[in-house]
Amino acid sequence: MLVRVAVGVILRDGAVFIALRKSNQHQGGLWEFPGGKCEPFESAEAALMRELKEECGIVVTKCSFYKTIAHDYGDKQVELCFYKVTEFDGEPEGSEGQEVSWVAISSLSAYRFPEANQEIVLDLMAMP
Ligand SMILES: Nc1nc2c([nH]c(=O)n2[C@@H]2O[C@H](COP(=O)(O)OP(=O)(O)OP(=O)(O)O)[C@@H](O)[C@H]2O)c(=O)[nH]1
Ligand SMILES: [Mg+2]
Repeated sequence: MLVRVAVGVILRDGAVFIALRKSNQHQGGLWEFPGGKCEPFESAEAALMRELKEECGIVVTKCSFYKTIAHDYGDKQVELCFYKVTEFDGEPEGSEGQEVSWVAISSLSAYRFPEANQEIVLDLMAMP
């Protein structure tokens, strides 16, 4: 089963907002960029807006498509559609009780992310 996922890389002043996946979730205990599954017929961008409102309490006002990464976890195949989120209303929080953190991009490699995220983490750290 292929799952389409919209993911937001929320950026501000050289830092990125990340959240800890709960232990009962797929890839639990690892850090993530907030986001979630697209509903049937929902565009990735619409899903991004909805998920960041639900999970972080922000209204995205400016985002740009970053890249799509397909990954097979064996138990689950995902197509992650990453967006850079550079402007938003509200202060991001863990609206669902998840642990969250603003992390300097230069320190991202100190956090454990799901396998599918490795490419994005390296890419962000290589940003000028
Ligand atoms: N949100 C998010 N999901 C990711 C990332 N990397 C990654 O492999 N995933 C995978 O994408 C899939 C869907 O994400 P999700 O669990 O956030 O979906 P959701 O918010 O709709 O959750 P729900 O099932 O609790 O309603 C999961 O299998 C998760 O492991 C990431 O950086 N952010
Ligand atoms: Mg989610």
